Amino acid sequence: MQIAILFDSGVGHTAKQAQAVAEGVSRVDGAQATLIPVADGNIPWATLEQSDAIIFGSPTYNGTVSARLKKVMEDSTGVAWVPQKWRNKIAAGFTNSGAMHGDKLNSLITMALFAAQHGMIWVGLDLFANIGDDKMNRIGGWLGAMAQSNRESPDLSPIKSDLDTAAHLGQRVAEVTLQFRNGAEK
Ligand SMILES: Cc1cc2nc3c(=O)[nH]c(=O)nc-3n(C[C@H](O)[C@H](O)[C@H](O)COP(=O)(O)O)c2cc1C
Repeated sequence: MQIAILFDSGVGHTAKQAQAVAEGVSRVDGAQATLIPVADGNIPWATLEQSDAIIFGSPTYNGTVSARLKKVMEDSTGVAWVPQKWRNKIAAGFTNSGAMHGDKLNSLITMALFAAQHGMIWVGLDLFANIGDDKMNRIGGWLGAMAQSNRESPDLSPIKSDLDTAAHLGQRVAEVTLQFRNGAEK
């Protein structure tokens, strides 16, 4: 079972979040995560088509996803949307920003709407909103995984609880994808 993590990151903070999502995916037997940084430029469309799920990730820039991720979204229209290559794949999303709120929700809404346009099946976060910086989902989002990073090295931000939240999303997507695949085989 292949799960692609298609993400952008300018300085590396969202890349840390993406790595945590991948770690969460790998907790599920038989699930393999493929990290695809859009900054590389060459999008492996065949890998995305072969994946059972695609998890989208982006820093929140100007209250929405980065221009680089948006370009991949637009490019996917001809490559994947017209031939409906991603229909019925599982989808999810994560985002990271400088401010605690920072309008991150709009980035997740953008990803979820995009996934819906592709006929994908969106998986949100099943975590109680916990008060405290050491708790998962401290930011209190449910459409996807949120993280906050200070203007410091990606070695320091996002903090562990945000990375744990991201890993939890990765694990959840892998579990739901497995369940969906098993159901389809019956
Ligand atoms: C062009 C630009 C726009 C940004 N817009 C926002 C924003 O709307 N809200 C916010 O909280 N942070 C904003 N930030 C801060 C980034 O989200 C933050 O630095 C984040 O950690 C960057 O992640 P990265 O290291 O993966 O690029 C912005 C940063 C840049 C460069």
